Amino acid sequence: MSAGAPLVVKLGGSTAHAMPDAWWDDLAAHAADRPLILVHGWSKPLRQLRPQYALPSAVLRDRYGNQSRWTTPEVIADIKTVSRTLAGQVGALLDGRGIGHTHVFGSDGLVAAGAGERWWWQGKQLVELDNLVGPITTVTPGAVTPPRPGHCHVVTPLALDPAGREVNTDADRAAAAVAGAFGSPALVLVTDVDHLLIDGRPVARIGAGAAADFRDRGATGGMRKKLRAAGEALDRGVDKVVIGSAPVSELLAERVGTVLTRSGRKEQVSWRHLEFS
Ligand SMILES: Nc1ncnc2c1ncn2[C@@H]1O[C@H](COP(=O)(O)OP(=O)(O)O)[C@@H](O)[C@H]1O
Ligand SMILES: CC(=O)N[C@@H](CCC(=O)OP(=O)(O)O)C(=O)O
Repeated sequence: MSAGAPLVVKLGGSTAHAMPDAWWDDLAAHAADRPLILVHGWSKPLRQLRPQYALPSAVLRDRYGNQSRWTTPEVIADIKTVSRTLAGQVGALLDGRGIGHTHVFGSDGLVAAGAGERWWWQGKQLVELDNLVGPITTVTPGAVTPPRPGHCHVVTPLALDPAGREVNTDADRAAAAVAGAFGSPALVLVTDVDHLLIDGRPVARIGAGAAADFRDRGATGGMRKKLRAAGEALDRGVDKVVIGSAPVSELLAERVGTVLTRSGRKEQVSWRHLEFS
């Protein structure tokens, strides 16, 4: 990890429009001193663009049970439309706080994907589909200007597949690949829940092994993908991953949220004790 490595923050599509001014103030204060890459999702803005994206048929599952959007060229075009709008809004919020920005589509050389799966579960049917979704194979930091204090790269996690087609990826896992490739000290996954819950109890800190165990027995939907992404980031040398909904400096200071670390002790979990006023 180099001293100038960027922090990577992934802002969930569930919550990107709902972050309060104080959250942006905090992010801008962080970015004034240190390089920042913000990777965003788009699940909610896409549903707002067209109701069909809220239908169960919009989501497929691969043979491992991982959820994935059914992505056609028309869906890629819609993703690019909502991402341009979102990146413009994020850019304005940062520019207003003295932080410049560049909007980057991962498919413009930053992110490469391998060949996608061909067989997908659509409801209870296994179907062969040319789904434009690929597993991330490479992130090339040299494809963007070097991250620097006072500036934020806003990344839309699309990728190019081996055939040169623009494909969809999972935004959490893309953020993990970006954090690994840039030598980031930390990855922050900002979402619409305050922490990871296990059996209804908020987790303060959990080792990678325990998180992987829980992922396979208890986590669902978006959290399952976040735990997979967190494990991938730690495997790629990121020191810690924090999941939560609070200002980034609070999450990095481990005052709130759930911290995931590489850990020799597989069973390691500590619980967060909530204070109610
Ligand atoms: N064990 C869990 N702890 C916390 N949240 C969970 C858990 N299992 C599933 N979730 C769900 O994961 C969601 C966050 O993932 P997701 O909807 O993909 O958000 P984002 O758009 O921010 O990536 C939460 O809203 C919550 O409903
Ligand atoms: C392949 C696939 O399903 N990609 C996701 C990428 C966006 C994402 O992950 O957005 P959130 O941050 O809102 O979860 C999708 O198209 O919904």
